[in-house]
Amino acid sequence: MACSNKPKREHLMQPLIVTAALLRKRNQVLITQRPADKPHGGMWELPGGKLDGNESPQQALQRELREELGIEVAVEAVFDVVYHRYDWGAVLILVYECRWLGGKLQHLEVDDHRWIYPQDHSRYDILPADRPLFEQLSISPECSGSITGG
Ligand SMILES: Nc1nc2c([nH]c(=O)n2[C@@H]2O[C@H](COP(=O)(O)OP(=O)(O)OP(=O)(O)O)[C@@H](O)[C@H]2O)c(=O)[nH]1
Repeated sequence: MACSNKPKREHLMQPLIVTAALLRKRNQVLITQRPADKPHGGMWELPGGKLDGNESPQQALQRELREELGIEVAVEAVFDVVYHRYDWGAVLILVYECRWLGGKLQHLEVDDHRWIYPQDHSRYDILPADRPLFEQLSISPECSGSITGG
């Protein structure tokens, strides 16, 4: 008889660790549009990406912003940690406050970018994992530190 207690594969999978940048210009924040040929293509998100090899989250975020946008940033405090389950698996997103150090923003690995007021986020097709964060930013832009999602 087959063992019915064997955990399903999805229960064994760890969440994907992702870093994301909260870059602010006055009361606006930067969002970028995912390339059409990537998963969730065309949707809007905070710039960032997965950890690669042995790098720290801060190193990963600096690399992603260099690769995707051609900009250099200082990675500062954690703004939020977001856990979200997609149908393909879970993500754990470390969202850091970032400060622009240099470089001109280019669309190297993104389709587009916008500086938006957080309260306008519903005009954009934002990744589901990020929506509670934008709701929170709309209410209290400086508030940080919660672990959201589930
Ligand atoms: N960068 C980023 N990814 C997010 C956010 N929210 C969110 O759910 N994700 C998810 O986290 C995952 C990050 O993967 P990614 O495709 O951006 O990472 P990457 O740049 O390292 O990808 P690649 O090198 O495989 O092309 C995606 O599944 C994406 O849908 C967000 O705000 N920023």
